[in-house]
Amino acid sequence: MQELTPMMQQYMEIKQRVKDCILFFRLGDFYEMFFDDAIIASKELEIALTARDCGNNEKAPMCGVPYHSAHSYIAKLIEKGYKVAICEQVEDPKLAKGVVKREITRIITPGTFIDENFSKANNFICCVARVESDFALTFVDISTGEMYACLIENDIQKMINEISKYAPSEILISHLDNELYEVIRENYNSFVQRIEFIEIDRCYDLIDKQMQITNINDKVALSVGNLLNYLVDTQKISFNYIKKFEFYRVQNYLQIDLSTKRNLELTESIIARSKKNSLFGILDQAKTSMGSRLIKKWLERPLIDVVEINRRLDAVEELYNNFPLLMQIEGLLEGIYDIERLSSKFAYKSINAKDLLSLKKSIEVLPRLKELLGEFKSPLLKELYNELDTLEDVYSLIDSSINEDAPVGLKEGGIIKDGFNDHVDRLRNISKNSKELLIQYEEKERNLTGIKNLKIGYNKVFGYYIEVTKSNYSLVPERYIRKQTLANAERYVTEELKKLEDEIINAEQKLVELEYELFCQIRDKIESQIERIQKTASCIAIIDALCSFAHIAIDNRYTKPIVYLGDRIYIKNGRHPVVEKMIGYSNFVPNDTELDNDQNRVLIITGPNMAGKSTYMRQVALIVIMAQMGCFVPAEEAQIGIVDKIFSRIGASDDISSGQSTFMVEMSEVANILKNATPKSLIIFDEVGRGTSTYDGLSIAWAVLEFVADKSKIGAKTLFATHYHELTELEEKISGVKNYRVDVKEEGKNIIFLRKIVRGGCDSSYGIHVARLAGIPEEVLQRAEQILKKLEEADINRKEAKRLRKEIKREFTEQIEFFSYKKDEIIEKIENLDILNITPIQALNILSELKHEIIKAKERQLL
Ligand SMILES: Nc1ncnc2c1ncn2[C@@H]1O[C@H](COP(=O)(O)OP(=O)(O)OP(=O)(O)O)[C@@H](O)[C@H]1O
Repeated sequence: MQELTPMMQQYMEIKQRVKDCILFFRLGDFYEMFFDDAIIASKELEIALTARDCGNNEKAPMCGVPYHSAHSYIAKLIEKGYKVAICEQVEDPKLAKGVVKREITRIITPGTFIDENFSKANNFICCVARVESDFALTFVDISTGEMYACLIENDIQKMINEISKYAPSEILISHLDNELYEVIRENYNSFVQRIEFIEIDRCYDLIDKQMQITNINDKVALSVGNLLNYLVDTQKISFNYIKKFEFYRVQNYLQIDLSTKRNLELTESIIARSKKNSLFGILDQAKTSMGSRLIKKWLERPLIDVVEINRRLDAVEELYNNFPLLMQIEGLLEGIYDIERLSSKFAYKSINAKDLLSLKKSIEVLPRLKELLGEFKSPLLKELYNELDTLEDVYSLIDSSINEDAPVGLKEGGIIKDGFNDHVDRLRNISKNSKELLIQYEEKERNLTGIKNLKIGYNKVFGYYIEVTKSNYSLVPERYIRKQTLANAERYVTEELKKLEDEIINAEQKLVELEYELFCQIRDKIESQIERIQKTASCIAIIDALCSFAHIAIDNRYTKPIVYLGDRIYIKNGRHPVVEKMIGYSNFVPNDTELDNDQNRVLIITGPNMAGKSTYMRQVALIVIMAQMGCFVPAEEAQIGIVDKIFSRIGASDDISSGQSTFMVEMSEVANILKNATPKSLIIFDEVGRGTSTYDGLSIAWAVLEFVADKSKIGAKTLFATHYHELTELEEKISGVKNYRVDVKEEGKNIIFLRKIVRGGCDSSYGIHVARLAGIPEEVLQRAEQILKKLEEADINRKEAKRLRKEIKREFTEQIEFFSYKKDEIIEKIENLDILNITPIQALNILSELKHEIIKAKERQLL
């Protein structure tokens, strides 16, 4: 039996190590795939399938993609959920000629795939380590090198919530944790990798080696260490760019759960599922991608630290008040590239000359940016001024070395600037002016030897030579080496000429090699400054985010809120930042809000459909979030007492994928709120109880309201929109509950929405009016009016029966004081009454019967 070819043997051996990946096996200018990998790739990438002789009389299915365009093919496979292993040819001078060494250089997964154009919003990978009932989460954005970790104690929902903030493309968990695997799969579409976790000691070793992190506990170390180990394993690169590590506590930020984030359309609108028409869409006017990403992070994690919030607000205010300076700063920011992501390219050694030029262009504006920052007085802007490293050394290194029109490819030459390196200049000179150089050399030798007719020639046998005629032999110096004798002349070479020849012939190739070598040295030199570059990038991101806030405040007439450690939320003429943009500033009716933990704890908001209840409640939550991010708010005046958590239960959101009914989803969300809200929380309930029958819904809404309003249970600030007008009775019963309604004006069969919040309840839903507005046929509307009338009459009867029942009870308790004879009998009679199913007339009859008996009993007793 014949053996496999050495190349196929090598392939088989490498494939063994990456069985779960599609192996891109480098062969010259191509990556080839074989066997099943080839079959999958040819189908998924729509490329031709061929066959390759394996040497053992068998043929392997094969397909290939060119090395230079491999990135887009890899992207396609990753998008479809495959893992790709890259196997490169490695240069090893020790190996015999013709033997090629190959090794895996990178394993690419959804989380570790870096889009060359950086069009992916983020490249987060998350590692979840469960220890007992706690979850340690570590996130790394491998495109920027940012790493965050947090510990969530004993709360699966919170863990899910936290992961979703980062929307990681890949989640790593221990291969032993089946339960966690199920939970993660249920909640995310991300690629889940079950990996073999390394021991805690190795985690600490890695952490010590990669980053200077102290003060983390074993649980967090387990998650950070395993994430690092995974990166080392799959990426096989140096991770010195992952320096930005932050351990944060969830409770140190305003907590907004997943459904609230969705309900309030913080980062994407529900309908379009895009940034447009979301709060993020409004807030993000950043000039750099770094600024945009930071605004998103601030939006995901608004602050609760009053000092920090006010530092941001003061900085925004100063920028807001200095419009000309703001414009100048924004102008400079516009010229800055995504330095955070560029810095990660250093780690992958994938940086090219164009990237360095982008870096240079970005750094070029920093001295002026710093100068402008120097004009400000607010502490945060001053701090940024002090921290902004203008990286002059990096600038001059790139400026002096890299050609302005350098190509993207590193093996094409033309990268290094004239004057940076003598050798490059010389080689470039040679390759451009070889003829000229030979003439110069000829001239020089003529002068040195005094041989006037000395000339330089070329033949294929020994290359360039010096020819001297017979009459001048005596003048030939000793350093000339004779090569050929002709009839009337002799041909010589010199060491210098051979060197020159060597240079001329190999100049092009040598130049490319030397330029590449120098480029690598420059790249490594800059990489050694990566920490400084990243710090500068962070400063730029903050400046950009603050400018964006100032800019939108000017554009949209926002004001600076007073944020303090109190309980009161007072908003004068507040607006919904997104709705007002959609319908226009002048069309939006602003509204006031007064909430506190005392007399204005729970606001019950009634009003017809479409009146603007949801918009109003959302606007209050959004204004609080904006204020706690350090942003100005859409209001004439706002005082915001710090809120610790925002909850919402809005609308009917079916969760078909999880197999839960609308009502079930509604109730689980309500349960979550009742379990986690504190007196410092803000809750929005929009029509709780709507998903079930009227009486069930009303009773649930009633009980929920009582519970949140009760200071001994929760006592949170709450906005409660409802169509159950019965709930407005609670204003009388519970102190701190206030009724408000969104006003409308009735004009015949039509209503006019005034959009104004006023005190008091509303006793009509105007549902049929709204249906008319929506264009329901008149015939249907008239029928609906008839039915409504009947139902209302029935309702009046029900109310009357209720009143009578009450009367019976009252009468009975008054009378029972006076007698004991037949007492038990009478009680039994009353208890057995089918009180819910009697008409008012029957009730009256029973009442008089009872009265009669009681009177009789009294008489007996008196006798
Ligand atoms: N303050 C306002 N100024 C101007 N237009 C508003 C205002 N509030 C709401 N609107 C407009 O009214 C529409 C309906 O508002 P919203 O959905 O808040 O009503 P709703 O009372 O919650 O209705 P439903 O009870 O049917 O859910 C919004 O889409 C918006 O266009």
